[in-house]
Amino acid sequence: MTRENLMKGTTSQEDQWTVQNQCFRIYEIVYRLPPQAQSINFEVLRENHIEYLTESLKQLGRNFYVLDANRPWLCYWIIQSIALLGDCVDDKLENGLIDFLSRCQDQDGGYGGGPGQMPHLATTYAAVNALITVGGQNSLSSINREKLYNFLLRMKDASGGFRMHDGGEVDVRACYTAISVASVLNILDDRLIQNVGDYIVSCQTYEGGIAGEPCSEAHGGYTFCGLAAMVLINEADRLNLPELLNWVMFRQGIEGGFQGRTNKLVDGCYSFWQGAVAAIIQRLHVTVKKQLGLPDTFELDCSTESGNESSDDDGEEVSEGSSSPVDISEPTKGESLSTSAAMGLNNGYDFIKRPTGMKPLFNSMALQQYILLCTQEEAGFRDKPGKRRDHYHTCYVLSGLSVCQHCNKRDADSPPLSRDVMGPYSNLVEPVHPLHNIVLDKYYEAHMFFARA
Ligand SMILES: CC(C)=CCC/C(C)=C/CC/C(C)=C/COP(=O)(O)OP(=O)(O)O
Ligand SMILES: [Zn+2]
Repeated sequence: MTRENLMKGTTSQEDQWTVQNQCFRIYEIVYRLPPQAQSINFEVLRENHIEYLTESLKQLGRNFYVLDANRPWLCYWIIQSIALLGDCVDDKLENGLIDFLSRCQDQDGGYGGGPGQMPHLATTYAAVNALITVGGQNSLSSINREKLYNFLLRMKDASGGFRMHDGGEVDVRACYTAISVASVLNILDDRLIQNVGDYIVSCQTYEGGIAGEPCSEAHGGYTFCGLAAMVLINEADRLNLPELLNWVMFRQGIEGGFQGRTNKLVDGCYSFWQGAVAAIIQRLHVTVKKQLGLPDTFELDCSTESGNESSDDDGEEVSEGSSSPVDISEPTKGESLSTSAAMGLNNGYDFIKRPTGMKPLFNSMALQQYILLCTQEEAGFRDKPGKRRDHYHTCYVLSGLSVCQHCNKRDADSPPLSRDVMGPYSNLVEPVHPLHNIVLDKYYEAHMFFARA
């Protein structure tokens, strides 16, 4: 199998077996685990994962002292994983979660790593995403948006970037977490946006990916943060997208998984960080074409594999009836920012409603194989064979699986074809908003709620 075929995603049946054998060779030889012998289980062990996650949530108040400054993250990783698996928790757990996160909310805005801890942008992002994923009036209205806005402004640095916390570091993570929460809570304005694009552009490296800070090494986590933030402020056209695309495509290894940076090992969590970068660029095809100097009329292999088809409940391919005409254009910088914020427009919402105009830019089947064969445990997911499961990897592997399963569709709201889902169609997980990593239905609920708030 050629690398070219792997990257183009044009794997024949024979190619697919080669990828599978590669996975097994990695599984057996590199990580020295017992051979998987005959049966290949491509099934998502949904019930086991849900039980592991629900039990973990119940334990949150007791056994997680070692992650004491990260408890909103644990809430988010667990509740997001459960939502991706199409489930939810009972009222008691939900109320406990809302109550706990309310106690992490600082009196001057933002969320700390635990009750009484100083507010931090990372835990603020985690808490907001978790509360949106829980959803409902009590959860959404528990977020003090006015004070959160003041906290975000206090974290704004003279460079245009954001500081993670009072006196903390300025980096691309801080820019993303600030912009993401401001956008989803509908409090994004020109003061928050000002010069943040300059900071992020200064972090794109000679390799094409984005680093955490200027002059550092490009990395998948920061590349996701930088690109998603640039889309949310409608300045993605300031990045060199063809180089970014080239960089991310070559981060997919022969094992099927993604590495975070050049010459490092693949790791399940990059299924989301890198996979989402590729999926985001699928909706930026007009800008990619422009930056490549191609005429508007040029066909950039633009049709997604699922084209205008949709699937029925069994995943069988069926023809979609007439669909309403959609505007596939990407707004230009000039027509966005100040008007966008002032008019309460939401770039994240416009973005997800825009159809994908390009095929997936990575081999989605190979990544699903890596996820199902190499990262799935009896319950929970891990980085790679030989490592232990944890909630961070469970969340980002499942989020990456969602990106894979849904990246062939033209419209975010339609179900994928069975051929795009590795294993049985019952493996299907919920679609996510690729800019926020929130399950799409929950994102829509929050969008409606905060649009009128
Ligand atoms: C929203 C938010 C807070 C995003 C965080 C994004 C993220 C995952 C950043 C990664 C940071 C980093 C340099 C990890 C390298 O770890 P390593 O050296 O152990 O891993 P590697 O060998 O795979 O590079
Ligand atoms: Zn990882």
